[in-house]
Amino acid sequence: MIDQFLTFANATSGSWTPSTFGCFFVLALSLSWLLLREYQSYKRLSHVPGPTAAHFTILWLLNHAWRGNLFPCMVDAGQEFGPLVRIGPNLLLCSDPDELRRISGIRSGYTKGPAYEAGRVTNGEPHVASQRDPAKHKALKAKMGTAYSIDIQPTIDRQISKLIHLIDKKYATNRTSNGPTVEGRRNETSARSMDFGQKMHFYALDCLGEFAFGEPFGFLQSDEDVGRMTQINDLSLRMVTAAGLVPWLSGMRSKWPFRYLLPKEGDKVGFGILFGFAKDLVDKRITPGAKPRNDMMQAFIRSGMTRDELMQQVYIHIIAGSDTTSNWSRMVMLCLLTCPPAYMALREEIDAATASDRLSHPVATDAETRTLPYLDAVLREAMRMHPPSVSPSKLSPVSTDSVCGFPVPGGTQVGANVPGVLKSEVVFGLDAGCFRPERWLEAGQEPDGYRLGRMKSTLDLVFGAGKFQCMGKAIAFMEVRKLFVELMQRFDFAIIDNKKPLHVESLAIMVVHDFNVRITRRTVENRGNDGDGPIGTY
Ligand code: HEM
Repeated sequence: MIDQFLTFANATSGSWTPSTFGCFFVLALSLSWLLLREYQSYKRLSHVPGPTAAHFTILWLLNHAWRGNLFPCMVDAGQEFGPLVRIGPNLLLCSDPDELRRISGIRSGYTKGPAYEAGRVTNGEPHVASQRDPAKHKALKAKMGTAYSIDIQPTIDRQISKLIHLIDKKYATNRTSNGPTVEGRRNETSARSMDFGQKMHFYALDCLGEFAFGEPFGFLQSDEDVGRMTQINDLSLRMVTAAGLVPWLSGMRSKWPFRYLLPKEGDKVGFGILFGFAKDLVDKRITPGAKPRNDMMQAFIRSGMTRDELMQQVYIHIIAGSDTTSNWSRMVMLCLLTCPPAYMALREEIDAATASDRLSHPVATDAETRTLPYLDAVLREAMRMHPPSVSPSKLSPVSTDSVCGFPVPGGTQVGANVPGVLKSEVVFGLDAGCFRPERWLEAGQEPDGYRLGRMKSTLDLVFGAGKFQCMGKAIAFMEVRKLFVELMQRFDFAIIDNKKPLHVESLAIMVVHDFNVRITRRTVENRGNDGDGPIGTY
């Protein structure tokens, strides 16, 4: 090799000046340095199995994510390579529920990884979800804690009533033209289509708006995508997902010229509207003499948050609580509509409870909805089949750790393969790939409760765990439980396009479009209710 190089150099020496040699030398040196770095990066985690390309580049994963195929590719990677897979040069994916809980444990040295930066909305102080400094995160979480104990039922009830009213007035039709109608309601029978996915986003956003800041955004009232907020939210999720995988992309947005693309207060569409909303709201609420209210914002003010912290809370609630909860509701409906036995069983359970006066009217209380075991099973099973989002990866502590028996050097990103964990045959049974709510009821009948406990704690990983756990889990459960009791009591739903019920993109958060359904009013007779008509008063 050296001989060949010397021969080549001699042959061309006439035309080689010292500066050409210099350039050549620098180039060769840079190339060797790059190769060495690449080799070291490969070698660092080469003992962990994974797709060959993923050992060298994040492009393997980025390609799947960009095409909206993130969750299926995570499930496949876990099935092919085992409980710990290398899915990027410095990124591992763990599918062991016990290890995931250990990593998130209060005393574990793991911290939020760079992927969390992608969730930042502004360049100022991060909100609780994107706050990576462990001490600051803990302090912020403690300040926020009390706000989550406020009774949010009246808020949820109001938004459910608005949704039902909207469906009844605009989208529902009667099964037969002789069906009972109340004055002012249409009794036509021809099919109308409603984008169930969109309405779920409206419902989740208006719930958040009201319980976090005292007033809903008005999505359900106007039945419009106010300021194209949901549209722009969905569009931005591809970029957010990419930035989570390639952290330097997050840093780019504060640099020229990208900083001009950031949403800003005063924008007429998208997140800019949210900024204006947050600023007005916070300023109004902290003005001396402002009337205190009974909502989360007031609790945050009482906890001593600064103005900037208060503004960040507005953003985090919209981001963390709306896409996730609406995805869950969408997938519950999809699972029910594609599994008629489950649909009928749930409807029967709710009808029986209504007939025996066990559900308050017009909206059942949270305590009442908790007494419906099949409902609980359906909600859990739908979430298991289609988790709404994935948690960003964590950063391993400085000292070498051992994950699933593999040594993991400090500074490695470890992601949770939640979609994969939820398909575990060990935890959920051999038919884990199938939507079957009954598995939760069967497990519940076992006297020692071990299997059910394990299933529930594994499903809980959808909300993160330990010190990183979602703060809105109880709220999400309440929103979705109540919603389905009230919807199923009043209406019947059917898919419009049987071949393609909806369009799903699997990014870090699932994005759902075109979930069109046909809705018919249920009659008084088949509901066995109190004779107040299918809708009731609100
Ligand atoms: C089905 C619904 C929901 C799902 C699946 C979900 C999931 C998650 C996940 C995976 C995380 C990150 C965990 C981690 O860092 O490892 C998170 C964080 C968070 N979620 Fe949720 N969430 C849901 C609903 C909500 C709702 C309704 C709210 C608020 C009302 C909310 C508020 C938060 C907050 C504040 C955080 C940040 C917690 C922290 O960093 O300590 N979430 N959620």
